[in-house]
Amino acid sequence: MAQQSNPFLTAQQQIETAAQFLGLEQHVIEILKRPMRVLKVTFPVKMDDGSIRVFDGFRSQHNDAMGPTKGGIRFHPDVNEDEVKALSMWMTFKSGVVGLPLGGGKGGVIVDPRTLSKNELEQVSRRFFEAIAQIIGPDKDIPAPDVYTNPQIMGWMMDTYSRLKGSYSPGVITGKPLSIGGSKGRGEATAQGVVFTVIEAMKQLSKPLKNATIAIQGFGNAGRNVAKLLSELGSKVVAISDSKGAVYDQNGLEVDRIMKLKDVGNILDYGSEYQIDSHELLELDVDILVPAALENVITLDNADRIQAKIIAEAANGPTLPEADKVLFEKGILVIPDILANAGGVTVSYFEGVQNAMNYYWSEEEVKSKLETIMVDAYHQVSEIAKKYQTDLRTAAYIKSIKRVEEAMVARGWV
Ligand SMILES: NC(=O)C1=CN([C@@H]2O[C@H](COP(=O)(O)OP(=O)(O)OC[C@H]3O[C@@H](n4cnc5c(N)ncnc54)[C@H](O)[C@@H]3O)[C@@H](O)[C@H]2O)C=CC1
Ligand SMILES: O=C(O)CCC(=O)C(=O)O
Repeated sequence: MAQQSNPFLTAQQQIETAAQFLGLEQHVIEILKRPMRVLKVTFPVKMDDGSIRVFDGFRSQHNDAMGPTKGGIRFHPDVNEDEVKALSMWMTFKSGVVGLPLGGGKGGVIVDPRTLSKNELEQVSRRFFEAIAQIIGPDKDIPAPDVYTNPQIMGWMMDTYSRLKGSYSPGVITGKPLSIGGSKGRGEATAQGVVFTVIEAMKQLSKPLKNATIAIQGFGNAGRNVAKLLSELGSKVVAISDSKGAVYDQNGLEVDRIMKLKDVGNILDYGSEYQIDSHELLELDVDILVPAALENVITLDNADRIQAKIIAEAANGPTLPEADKVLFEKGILVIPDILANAGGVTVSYFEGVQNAMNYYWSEEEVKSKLETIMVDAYHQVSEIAKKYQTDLRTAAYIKSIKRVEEAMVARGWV
């Protein structure tokens, strides 16, 4: 069968696979297989040289049965409607897996922010938020950071919305700077959640984390914090990549030095003798592989050559369904995105709770609440996987779909 690399179709296939175990009625599956609302916007921005550039963006709201929709905003040249739809679907099931009172949403703008000045980036951020302002809000849909967006952008967006409403509205967005209602621990939350699930998976496999070898694809918010946290736990990060290329040292990379190089420009300056082909990174003989960049990187083309014992999906949608089957047959434990990377939205949820109370928790409090949620979710999903003799992805969907269906029944939708 031809390989499917459209994330929207991947998400639909994942739902159908899990639905087979649940005996869902067809109309329930049909509701889950598409977003309830997709807004496409086009907006002009005056660039620094005085020219006007027109940008396209999207906000997809998948399902709000469990609560307001929630999910990040991506700025990337390859953003497209189907990708944003898929990302919003994964958000619903992510919230369901960890038991948050939220639905799923996601947004994106077709832009390479690395080509913009700071002023242009601010204008794009503000104009996009204005363009979607009618459908978002603390009780409707709450954005957050995703690829190539960051706390500063969240701050501009929050300011734009607050000005439109005429009142201070921190709860409209999460991942904000601490000075305007951000949560302690949100910066590391996605990676911290990944690490909590990895710790549990390694315990199940009776393998020590100390000296475990790690390969990480992507060195942004998710990837670099996974590298930092796992190296602090004594693991050996042997390979790291970003959009420019990959570096590898079987004796372990100096993570601090790579973080500094990334801050000033290029991780490849680590040394030409350490450079490897980016695709090779995925196929290294390591204990744990962490895809932390974009979708569709583990496919039928390379699944067979993957040697990692555990794949912890910090990225959304890195593995295609056909590849999942190969990995399951090979006995590779895949901790799926909707479970592994749920730490980000969980601490975003904590941020919203703190904004609503106007009372803020310590970093230790945030981390300990996150740990409880991630560890519980991991073991619940693991039990479901055992019961249904399936992989963790399908088990995570089974758990989550049940919860969304229950909410839809309670609201009288189905
Ligand atoms: N930031 C968050 O809180 C969350 C992020 N995620 C997911 O994690 C993944 C990464 O997101 P962030 O770290 O937030 O983005 P980011 O913008 O902070 O970093 C992205 C990183 O990926 C690298 N990259 C881009 N293309 C690449 C390629 N072809 N090969 C290797 N590296 C490449 C970039 O150089 C950069 O280091 C995405 O799939 C995102 O949806 C998931 C949950 C929460
Ligand atoms: O923090 C959030 O609300 C969402 C983060 C996100 O976009 C994701 O989990 O993919």
